[in-house]
Amino acid sequence: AVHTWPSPKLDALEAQRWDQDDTINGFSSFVQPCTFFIHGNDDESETGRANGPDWIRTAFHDIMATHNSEDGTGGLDASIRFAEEQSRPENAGTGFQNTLDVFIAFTTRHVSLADLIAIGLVTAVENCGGPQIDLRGGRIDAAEPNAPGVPEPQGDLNAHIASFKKQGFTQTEMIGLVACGHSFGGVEHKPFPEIVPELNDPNSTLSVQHFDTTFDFFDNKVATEYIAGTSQNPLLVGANDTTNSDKRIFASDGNKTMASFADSSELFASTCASLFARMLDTVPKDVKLSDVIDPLPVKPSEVQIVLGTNGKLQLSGVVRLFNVTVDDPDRTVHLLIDSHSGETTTTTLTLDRFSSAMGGRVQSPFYAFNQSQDVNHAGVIELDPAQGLEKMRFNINGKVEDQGGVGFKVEDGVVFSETSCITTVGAAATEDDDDDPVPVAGKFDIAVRTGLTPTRVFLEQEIKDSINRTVVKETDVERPAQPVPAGDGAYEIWSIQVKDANTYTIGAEINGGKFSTVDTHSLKELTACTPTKRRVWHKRRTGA
Ligand code: HEM
Repeated sequence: AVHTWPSPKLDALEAQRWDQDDTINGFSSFVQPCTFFIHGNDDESETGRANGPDWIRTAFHDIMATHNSEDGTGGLDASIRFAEEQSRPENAGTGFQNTLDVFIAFTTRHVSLADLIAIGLVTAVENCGGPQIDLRGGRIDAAEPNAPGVPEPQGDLNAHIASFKKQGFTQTEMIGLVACGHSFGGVEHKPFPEIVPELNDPNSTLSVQHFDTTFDFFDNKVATEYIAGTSQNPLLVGANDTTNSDKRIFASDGNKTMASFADSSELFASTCASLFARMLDTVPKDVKLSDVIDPLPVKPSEVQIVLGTNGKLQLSGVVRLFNVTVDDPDRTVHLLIDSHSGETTTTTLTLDRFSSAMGGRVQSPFYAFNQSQDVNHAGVIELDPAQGLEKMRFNINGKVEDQGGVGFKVEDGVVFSETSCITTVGAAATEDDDDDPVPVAGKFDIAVRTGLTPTRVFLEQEIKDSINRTVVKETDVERPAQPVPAGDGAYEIWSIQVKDANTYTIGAEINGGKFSTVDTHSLKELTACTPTKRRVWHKRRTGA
């Protein structure tokens, strides 16, 4: 389903899923090319493994390990991040930590590690030749390790049937899931020396024996090579039959399922798409997942409104047009800004950059609200603060896009004011006189629309809690006794002392709803409140 913008959590998940390699995200660069393997360093002498297979196996082990469909416990909840879980024999190998090291950097208050593990599987499969997979969001990171239970290669067929049944999958679905997963990767010598010997193969210096001949790519070769009898899958033709779990599983219905996969690459792809989606939706029973996250055809993002030192509102942002020709010279894109009094300002937007998904099968241009091509030095649209902005609409090739009449609502009630400044500087980082002194204290000015009575205004800081979950720490901004007018009286300034160089967004509770700005602010980006003060301080110090 396509949600209505803005919805910060869904907006963030949608971007993480559909803008995988825009210049800001870069998530899919870890599976591009599909042979890419990071392993915590850049050692190209390590061949045979790839990030994509690690990502897929991580999802499987996090979910299937631990879910119990009878009591609704366990599932995709990032419990694999706990050392206790990773140290279990059923989780042998370095693939889980490698994967999590990449993913943790992408977690935010809106995108949990568990959601990223799901998005990681989707990205690895879709970007490396696989089918489109329905993705839902809203997974919650577990507070503690889950119970063990990942199927191991030495398990017998009945044990494997029982364990997939416990997770909610039939025997036929088990065959499908194992074949879909084992379209990627292989078994590595180091964690499984009894299954795979040292290979002395320059193309697999890590001694990984692959499940099929296209180990970094999704296709039905895992089935065609099995049916043809040419498979080198180490869980199928391994010297020790005890650990040939794929052999027992694939043959368990008289090869019916595997033969159907070998016959039809389309059937294999569509079966894998639905089984992977169901596997990712296996979550603890108290977690409520969103609808399938479909792309918004027209989607604003990075929408920032601040009150400038000149007293004008400064608007910046971009709008993404999903999956259309990136550089269509005939396309016209206009931003319509509707003010509180119903007046409309029109601005022509320019092509800024593009994002892609599904390994480039989807490409989406972004148009900036300004004339700049450089997202880091974006210009702004200046607006009269008395008029303000209520909502945006877009006119694309003469057609107005307004989410079925509701428009794209924006919040200009509580915004950062660029009168914020540094009050105290500390010693320079080094003795070098050229170094700028470090700001140690300053004030953030927050402009609150006159007449609006927010229940609370606060600074928000994203921090990691003791078990690596992203949480938002809130610091209340006191309502001023004597409001200082700004923006020609359209706003009043609330100020707060800040004594660190952390990055903050502004939050507010207005009419029962909670709102956060997208723009982040830190003392580091501000200038001195009284410019001469710093120079005086500097002279005194160098003169001493
Ligand atoms: C009875 C069920 C299964 C058993 C016993 C099993 C066993 C194994 C073993 C022993 C490895 C080698 C790991 C390594 O060397 O690091 C492996 C790799 C892998 N498994 Fe499975 N597996 C099963 C089911 C699945 C399922 C259902 C999926 C996904 C849906 C999956 C995805 C993968 C992937 C992608 C790899 C390659 C990892 C890499 O190359 O980094 N497996 N499996």
